[in-house]
Amino acid sequence: MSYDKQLIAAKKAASLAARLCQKVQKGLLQSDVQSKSDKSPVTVADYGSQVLVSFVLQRELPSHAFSLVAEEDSGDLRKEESQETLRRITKLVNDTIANDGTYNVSPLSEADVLTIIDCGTSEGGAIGQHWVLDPIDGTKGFLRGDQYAIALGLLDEGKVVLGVLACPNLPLESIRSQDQNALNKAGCLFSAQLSCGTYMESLEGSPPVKVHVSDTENPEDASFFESYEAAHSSHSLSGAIAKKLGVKAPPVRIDSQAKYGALSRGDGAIYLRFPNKGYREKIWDHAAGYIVIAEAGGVASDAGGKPLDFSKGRYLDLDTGIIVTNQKLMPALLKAVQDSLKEQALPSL
Ligand SMILES: Nc1ncnc2c1ncn2[C@@H]1O[C@H](COP(=O)(O)OS(=O)(=O)O)[C@@H](OP(=O)(O)O)[C@H]1O
Ligand SMILES: [Mg+2]
Ligand SMILES: [Mg+2]
Ligand SMILES: [Mg+2]
Repeated sequence: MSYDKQLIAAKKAASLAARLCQKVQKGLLQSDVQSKSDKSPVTVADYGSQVLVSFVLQRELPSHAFSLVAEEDSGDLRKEESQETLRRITKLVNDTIANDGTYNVSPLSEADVLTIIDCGTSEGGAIGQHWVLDPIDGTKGFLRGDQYAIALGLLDEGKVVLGVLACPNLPLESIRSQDQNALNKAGCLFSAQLSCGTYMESLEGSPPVKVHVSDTENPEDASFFESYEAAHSSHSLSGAIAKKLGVKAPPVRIDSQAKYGALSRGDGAIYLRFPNKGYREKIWDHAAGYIVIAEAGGVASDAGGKPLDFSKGRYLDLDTGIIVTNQKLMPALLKAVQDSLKEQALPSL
């Protein structure tokens, strides 16, 4: 089955959302940032991006049933004190649609914006097709001026069949490049479709090039990625695993699913993610990255070696953590992970 039409729509949606995010990141105001009930940050750009992606997908695929599992909801924006924020989001969305010029529509109202945000409340699951969206993955990175991604995947019967990662601050060249000019040219779009490979192009639309994960078999040559935020993933555990495996290079800390994108083109060879016990991973934090890696020849699994299961609803039910690498390194990585987890579980003498 081909998902060509959906892929074109997904690339358009993520690129337009990236434009809105770039504009907001340039002139971020303190009033643009709010705290959600779980204390995590959310900005006008998270909401605006979710509206644009949902709007574009429905416009581009009018004859397709539309189901969306997305991170944000309109609850906080419906409160009296959020009226100014809602006005700002509505203006950002309307300006981005008007500047793009593809859609000849009258401006969205604030009520339209709230309704479109709430299109993202689907539960997903193992039946039918569901879009999975993180409108800004790495909001903390976005606020710091660092890496973030607009991450959009499509599930069909519980499997990820396509994924797009727009990474406005990721250079087109490897992040290991020393060439400052190359590093200044930022803005990558990764896209993958089941059995068709992973491609990268610039956000401005350069010809797509096929990418492949690093093929190193030697952990001494491998570098590993982990979350920038220590609260999102145990840096000490990944350090212990890397040491056991024989990795020489220091960790590379990047926010968001930009890690999956950078790994898919071989900027590093391993991604380790070990959240605190009790944290439940959401499908939108991994769906797009999962297929971007798989189609580039890599593997992502839980810390027990099982493939990630996106068919269970909005959460991924996981064994301990997520590990990503190429096919050749996976057995050794899995062993180092298992041994380190066992050691960590032992009471210290
Ligand atoms: N406690 C905890 N543990 C693990 N993960 C958490 C935690 N809290 C948040 N999150 C999720 O992490 C998403 C950000 O991605 P990363 O962790 O890869 O990036 S970062 O380097 O830490 O910013 C981030 O995604 P966004 O909310 O979309 O930014 C969260 O979903
Ligand atoms: Mg996220
Ligand atoms: Mg997010
Ligand atoms: Mg968030």
